Amino acid sequence: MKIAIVGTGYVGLVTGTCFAELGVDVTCVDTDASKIERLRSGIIPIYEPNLELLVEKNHKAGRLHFTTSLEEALPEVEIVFSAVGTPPDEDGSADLRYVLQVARTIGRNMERYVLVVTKSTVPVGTAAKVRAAIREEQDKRGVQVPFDVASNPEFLKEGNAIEDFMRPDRVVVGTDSERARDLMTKLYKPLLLNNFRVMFMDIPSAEMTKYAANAMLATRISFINDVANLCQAVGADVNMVRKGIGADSRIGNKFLYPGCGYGGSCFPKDIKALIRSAQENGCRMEVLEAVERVNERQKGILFEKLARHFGGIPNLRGKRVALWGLAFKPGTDDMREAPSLVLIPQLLEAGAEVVAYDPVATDEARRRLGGAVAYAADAYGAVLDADALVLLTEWKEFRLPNWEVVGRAMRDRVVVDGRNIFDRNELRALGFTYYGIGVL
Ligand SMILES: NC(=O)c1ccc[n+]([C@@H]2O[C@H](COP(=O)([O-])OP(=O)(O)OC[C@H]3O[C@@H](n4cnc5c(N)ncnc54)[C@H](O)[C@@H]3O)[C@@H](O)[C@H]2O)c1
Ligand SMILES: O=c1ccn([C@@H]2O[C@H](COP(=O)(O)OP(=O)(O)O[C@H]3O[C@H](CO)[C@@H](O)[C@H](O)[C@H]3O)[C@@H](O)[C@H]2O)c(=O)[nH]1
Repeated sequence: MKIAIVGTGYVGLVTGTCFAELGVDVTCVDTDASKIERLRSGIIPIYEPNLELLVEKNHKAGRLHFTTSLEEALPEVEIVFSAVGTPPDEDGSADLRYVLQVARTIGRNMERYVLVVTKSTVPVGTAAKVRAAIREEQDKRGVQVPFDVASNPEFLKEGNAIEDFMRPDRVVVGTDSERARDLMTKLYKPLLLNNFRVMFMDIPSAEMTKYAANAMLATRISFINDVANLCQAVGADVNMVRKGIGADSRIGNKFLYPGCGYGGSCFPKDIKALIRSAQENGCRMEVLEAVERVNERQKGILFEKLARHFGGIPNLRGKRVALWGLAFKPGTDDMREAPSLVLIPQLLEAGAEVVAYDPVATDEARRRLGGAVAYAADAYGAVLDADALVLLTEWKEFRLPNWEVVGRAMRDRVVVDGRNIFDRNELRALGFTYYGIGVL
């Protein structure tokens, strides 16, 4: 089977590489020529565990190709996946410019049947717009080449993308033709041989499923962050409460970790887009409006804790603050909407000095923040002469540090644990002042 994937970002590159790994002949297309050039020489543009090896292996095996030309790839393939970006527009709605660009290129160039599958996260009604754009381009050419559209939203998590793709909880496919359904069944069959978890549904429901899933997950996070802050105020321990409620199988224990707010390329933009889409359709997503507000507030909580500890914002002037972690979560160099991007400007504004360490996101941080922040070569280097240490990203290498060494290196033993990963009793026994999220 031959397919093309348009857009070689997180989703496109992972999807293309994983299908190639299953024996499909995949052409990855991107308009970014330098990205394609680097991919051809084995350099992948993102940090994603194991991805580089898989790209190299399948590229060498001749199953994974890279090109800037969708026009050239089109005659060869039965299915085109569109996995281009859908960034937020000024009003929060999803910007469909790239999705429709791809549709128009297909309409302008197709000579035989193709199934056009949208993998990007798009609002309900996008498949209809894609279909209309292809038809319009065909009309301009005076041709009527048959095609189908389908929706196949992606649920992978950055940092665990290959595993999520290869072993999905479910695959959601929205179709409205038998031919499209057969093609998608054929493609996904090898991935889910023994447990065929493809859920076929109508296209609008598939489009909505993606937003509703992210909205539900973000709601759990804001909910537990709210509970955590109340726990702190009334003297309860959110870690105990989280376990207590998570043991109820109706609630479950996943995605209930309090922290310094959710970030990343998906939750913030998708929540905004769903709120906006509701407004455009005469509805209101009141729960999600609150989810967003809680998350904005939560991203400021680490700064509040530091300011309170030092007796007010003016006292942060001249303080040296060490940060462990810059990425929005472990396993990635992605800093989009990361809590670190809220805390760092607050600290700099207050006149504090910031020294940061992240195992993989330092280059990305330099690109975004320039010379405003100093970068240490390792976790211990970051805490040298620091007045406080703030944990922002729960990378595994931060979980069991040698606190004796950390304590000796620091000027003042203050730890703000933005992800509740440290043992507060151990730290306090060693003379640290410890602040967590929703724990005393
Ligand atoms: N990142 C994730 O974890 C994730 C997970 C699930 C779904 N999604 C959704 O998938 C979509 C893609 O996300 P991403 O993070 O992979 O985006 P990304 O920004 O990393 O990559 C998008 C790529 O598309 C390319 N592109 C744009 N217009 C093009 C065109 N006309 N032709 C060819 N290439 C073009 C860009 O150059 C870029 O390389 C978004 O809708 C996102 O919401 C993302
Ligand atoms: O209990 C939790 C779980 C996550 N987070 C935070 O939530 C954000 C998002 O984390 P995660 O969902 O693991 O990462 P993403 O890669 O953004 O993945 C989400 O967004 C993708 C893009 O739509 C979807 O495909 C995934 O299913 C969905 O989990 C991060 O800042 C995490 O720190 C918490 O604060 N508490």
